[in-house]
Amino acid sequence: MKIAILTSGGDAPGMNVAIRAAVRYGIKKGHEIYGVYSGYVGLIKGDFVKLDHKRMSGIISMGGTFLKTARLEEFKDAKFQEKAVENLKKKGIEGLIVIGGDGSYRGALALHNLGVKVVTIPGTIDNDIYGTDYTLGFHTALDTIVSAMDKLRDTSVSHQRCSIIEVMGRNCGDLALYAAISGGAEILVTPEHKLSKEDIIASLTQYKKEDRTHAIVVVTEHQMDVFEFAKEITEKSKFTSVATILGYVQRGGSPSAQDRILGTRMGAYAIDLFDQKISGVAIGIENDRLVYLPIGVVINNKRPVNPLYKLVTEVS
Ligand SMILES: Nc1ncnc2c1ncn2[C@@H]1O[C@H](COP(=O)(O)OP(=O)(O)O)[C@@H](O)[C@H]1O
Ligand SMILES: O=P(O)(O)OC[C@H]1O[C@](O)(COP(=O)(O)O)[C@@H](O)[C@@H]1O
Ligand SMILES: [Mg+2]
Repeated sequence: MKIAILTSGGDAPGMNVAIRAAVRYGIKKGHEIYGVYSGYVGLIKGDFVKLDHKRMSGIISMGGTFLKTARLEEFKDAKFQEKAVENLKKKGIEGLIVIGGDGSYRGALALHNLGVKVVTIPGTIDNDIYGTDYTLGFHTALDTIVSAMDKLRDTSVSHQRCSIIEVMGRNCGDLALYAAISGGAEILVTPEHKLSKEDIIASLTQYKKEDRTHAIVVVTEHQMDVFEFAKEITEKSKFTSVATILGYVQRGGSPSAQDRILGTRMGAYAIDLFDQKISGVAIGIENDRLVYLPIGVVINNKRPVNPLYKLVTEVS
């Protein structure tokens, strides 16, 4: 069978690993594998490249995605989706592996509904996809954040300051939550765990009274203007505060061992699913076992709030 593979939405460390596994295992299982450049952009342009074993050499340790990625608003339009299907048909490609996040999954479902055999792999640092404990790239981004937090703690302690650290995650607080636990943050603000500015300032005022040398506040993006809030804390709590937005550094870097294993397992599993004539599904990992659910189910459900939230306050 001819199978195409693409990466879409925000890049995530581990995307290359999943491509490598799907290509090498897919070829061993007798398939022809094609790469599509720049996600859905390449699909509507017909920008395909045949991939072989050798082309996958050396990419296991590379961050980003060698196939490039894109966000393409127009792909919500049926006209462009039909063009994509036409281009796949022209090449005789029956199967498509989409590595991306929740947005990409919507495009993938549209293609599935138009008759393409689609399997999706959760590739996003945000960990915001239903039906999987972890998305590909989450742990590498988390490691990057924790390493930055350790550095920020050094200078916070030296200056006896409060450090506010804004991390990515869009509408999902998992990066902030796991970072808060791993990096020893005192306070955590996420979309699922909102705290009022007054409560945060009251806690920091109390910490200052207890003579704590520093404090770390981790905040998911879009929750507040962290620079303005740092000024407000400094004025109201006597805890001099500074803010850092970690930004795109969180999306880059060599995938962690955990993401390499996850990407390899998921990439190979996608091929196994095609061989079992299963498509229209999203791959996930639950309790360390590979699983799959219909893409529509994954899109229409929200992950339950993480039970680890309690732990942050218990140990702060
Ligand atoms: N409702 C939709 N229908 C079809 N395609 C969509 C839809 N929503 C998003 N997409 C496609 O998926 C791309 C990536 O989505 P986005 O939300 O930006 O990233 P991610 O997939 O990483 O969550 C979009 O730019 C668009 O091309
Ligand atoms: O690259 P952009 O378009 O600025 O997007 C930033 C967003 O992408 C992410 O890094 C990853 O999100 P997606 O995986 O959904 O694309 C989010 O954490 C962040 O909000
Ligand atoms: Mg997303």
